[in-house]
Amino acid sequence: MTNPTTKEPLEQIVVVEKEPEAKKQKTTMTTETKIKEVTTTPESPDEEWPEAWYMLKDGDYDDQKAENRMSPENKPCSVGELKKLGIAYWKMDAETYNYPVKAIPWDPKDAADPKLMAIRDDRGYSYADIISVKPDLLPGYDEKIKAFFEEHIHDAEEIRYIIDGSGYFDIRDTHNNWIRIHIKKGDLMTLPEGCYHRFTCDTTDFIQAMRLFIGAPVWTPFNRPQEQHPSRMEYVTNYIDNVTTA
Ligand SMILES: CSCCC(=O)/C(O)=C/O
Ligand SMILES: [Fe+2]
Ligand code: NI
Repeated sequence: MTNPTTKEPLEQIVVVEKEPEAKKQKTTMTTETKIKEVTTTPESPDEEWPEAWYMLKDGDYDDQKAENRMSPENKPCSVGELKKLGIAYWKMDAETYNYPVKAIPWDPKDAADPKLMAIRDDRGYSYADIISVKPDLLPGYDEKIKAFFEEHIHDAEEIRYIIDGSGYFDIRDTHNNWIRIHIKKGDLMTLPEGCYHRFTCDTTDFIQAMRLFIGAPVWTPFNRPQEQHPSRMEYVTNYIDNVTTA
């Protein structure tokens, strides 16, 4: 089909249904039958996101597993601010579907949860494992907790689906202040490549998480400082330099 005036191929937005219950997908079609899918699973509404707050400065608290909120007044961090820093979030159903306590690896193709399947397919998650961070389930628990709490970046997106338990991911705001995000069962959160962060269990000392990857898993943490690392430079360009703050 062509535009009658310009004679150029006409692009049409059509809605294709893959399976009866599958979500509708927008597909761009031209007369050359070139099909480009532009699907996304919408992120959860703000009210479903995990609670986040500005935390005390390092050195002003004793226990990394405590809430360590500002005092005398808590300073919450809004979902808008988390989004500006590149965080993405989906509320998942962690009650209905069962996962092993530990699976290294765990094949994302085995997902039975349709929302997890959709996110996996939209974002190309092809590898996963499942770990339980708990003193009696993870050999070397104390050393691992210490290592997770070293501030670092990765050269890939960090994707964590919390199947059970809870913990804290800390990230930096644009002024280098720590923001503490309390993730718990049912939370699927992603941190962009190059985003400084650290993780700790909370006082419950238990979290079970699925760690997802696009392609081969990359575990290497690059501890701060990493200002010249290409992933960090890209993050700074996308989320720090180009962001206007109040
Ligand atoms: C909640 S999963 C354990 C922590 C982890 O995998 C990580 O990469 C922290 O940065
Ligand atoms: Fe990490
Ligand atoms: Ni500011």
